[in-house]
Amino acid sequence: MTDQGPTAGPLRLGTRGSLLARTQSQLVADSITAATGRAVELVIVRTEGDDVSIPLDAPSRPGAFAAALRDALLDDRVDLAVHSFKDLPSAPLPGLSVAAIPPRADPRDALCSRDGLSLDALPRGARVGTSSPRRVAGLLRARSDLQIVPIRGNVDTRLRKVRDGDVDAVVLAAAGLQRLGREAAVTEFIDAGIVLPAPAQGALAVECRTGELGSQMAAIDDPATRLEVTAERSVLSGIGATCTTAVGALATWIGKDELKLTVEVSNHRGIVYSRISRAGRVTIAGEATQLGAAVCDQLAADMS
Ligand SMILES: NCc1[nH]cc(CCC(=O)O)c1CC(=O)O
Repeated sequence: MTDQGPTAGPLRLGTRGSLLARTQSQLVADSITAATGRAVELVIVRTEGDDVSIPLDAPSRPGAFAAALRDALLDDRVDLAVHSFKDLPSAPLPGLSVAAIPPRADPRDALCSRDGLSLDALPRGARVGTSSPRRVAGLLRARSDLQIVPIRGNVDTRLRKVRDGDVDAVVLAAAGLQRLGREAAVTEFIDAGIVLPAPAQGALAVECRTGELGSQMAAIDDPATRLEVTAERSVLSGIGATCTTAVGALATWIGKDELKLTVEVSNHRGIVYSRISRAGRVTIAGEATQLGAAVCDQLAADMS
């Protein structure tokens, strides 16, 4: 095997079958072709995370969205896989590497409500659809009167529930809405002070077999995004979070080489256990990890 990876024919890029997954995979495919001149074809891989017959409160299966794509990579059925980075488990998988992290989209969550209403303007007791403990926590902290309605399905299914009047609003990642060209549905980009985004929200991970394609994928890697996401995700391993823990983490540049990391851990009733911000000099991955570790230490001290 060479660093070039397969040399004959187009690169096979594995993607989940949802419109969002295919859209963001095509974006990555196009940028690989633009940067390297190599043809890239999408290969749809069905994943357990797409199975809506599995109840949301079933025991958590970390990485359900990513597992089948990773199997396809390890079995050499595809050469690359594109993941929403926030769906990727924090533990590395032997044999696979995140070869590229393209520039991140808007990391915030977005409110999509009927009649263009903002969060403040939603009527008392309004029904808001989300199944994310992190979003529930932030929403209830801001508006304890809201009625939270568990919801799942793809972006368009969720938006339809607002149009059909099943709920007054839904909360979705701004990045997904933007990539799908559904930005017009957004009635408020929710400030990170109200709902802190999930670690790595808005970022994509391009995974391939370790040792293959590294130099070609470097062409679409965004070092600043990589450092942000490294800091945010180091928190997940640091506090041993599962995907049902309400954990938010957002890293923002406050100066050249100076990263501020904010982390919040809360329960689903909106009672904040802890929210911590800390800034530090970050120019390499190790410093990003250290910043995350320092925040985790502070969180642990705070919560004991
Ligand atoms: N858990 C599903 C998921 N994974 C990634 C995104 C959006 C895109 C992104 O965060 O990059 C979504 C949908 C959502 O949260 O609204």
